[in-house]
Amino acid sequence: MISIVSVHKSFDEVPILDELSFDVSLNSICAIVGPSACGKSTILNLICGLDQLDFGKISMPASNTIGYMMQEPMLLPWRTLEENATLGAEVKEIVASSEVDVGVYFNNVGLALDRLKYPITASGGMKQRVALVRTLLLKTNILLLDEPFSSLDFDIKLKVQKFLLKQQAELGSTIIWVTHDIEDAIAISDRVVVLSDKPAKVKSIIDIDLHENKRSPVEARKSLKFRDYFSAICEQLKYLDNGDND
Ligand SMILES: Nc1ncnc2c1ncn2[C@@H]1O[C@H](COP(=O)(O)OP(=O)(O)OP(=O)(O)O)[C@@H](O)[C@H]1O
Repeated sequence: MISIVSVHKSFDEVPILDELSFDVSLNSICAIVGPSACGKSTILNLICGLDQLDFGKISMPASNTIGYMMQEPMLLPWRTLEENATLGAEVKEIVASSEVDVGVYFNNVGLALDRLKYPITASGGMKQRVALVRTLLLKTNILLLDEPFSSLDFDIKLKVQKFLLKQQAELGSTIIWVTHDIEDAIAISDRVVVLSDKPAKVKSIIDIDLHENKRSPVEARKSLKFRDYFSAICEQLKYLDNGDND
């Protein structure tokens, strides 16, 4: 289990996270949703050790390895999309396995014909998929994904989500991811952590029971329970459509 216990974090004495606690079971998918700039990315930065917390504790099994896809793709302009995708694997010296995998990964995220293009000719959605492949090729057992689908059209997003879920099932990885899209959060996660506005506390933790046999982002959306989860989270986030125009 990954445990976040009573975590506090301030930047320049402005509190961002306050008494934040939640658990993520290993081999599960946990989405974090909340108002804009409430501290979602900060949580991922603290989990992977890029930032230091002020108080509290984050614990996880010592043997875990972490892959982190940040919000910005940050591709190197002089490398092709394929060379960008293999960069992390190269640094980690797992080139041999990535050479075999990279074609399969590009195919599964809809970039089969784009491997030799350079970032300057790629759309935002293409760059985002390259950044995701770069993270997946590391085959870590924890994945931290910050808005991994935000630039993708719906059909490509479903394709990428299906691939991510397949990978997660095969490798038994634990995914903690941040999104603004409540429907995506419900469709692929086991747990949704809803945060309050800054300084962020956990408003509620909603366990999603939609994925009986196999996760499917499309089948999940068709379920009646999906709407119940959607309403519950909207209510928590105060997305109330009561006819006001303001
Ligand atoms: N290194 C830093 N120094 C100072 N302030 C920071 C730093 N990193 C983040 N912040 C501030 O902390 C707050 C939370 O930022 P964070 O990026 O974690 O929010 P978020 O919920 O991921 O945002 P968004 O919804 O826009 O993606 C913001 O007000 C941001 O300006």
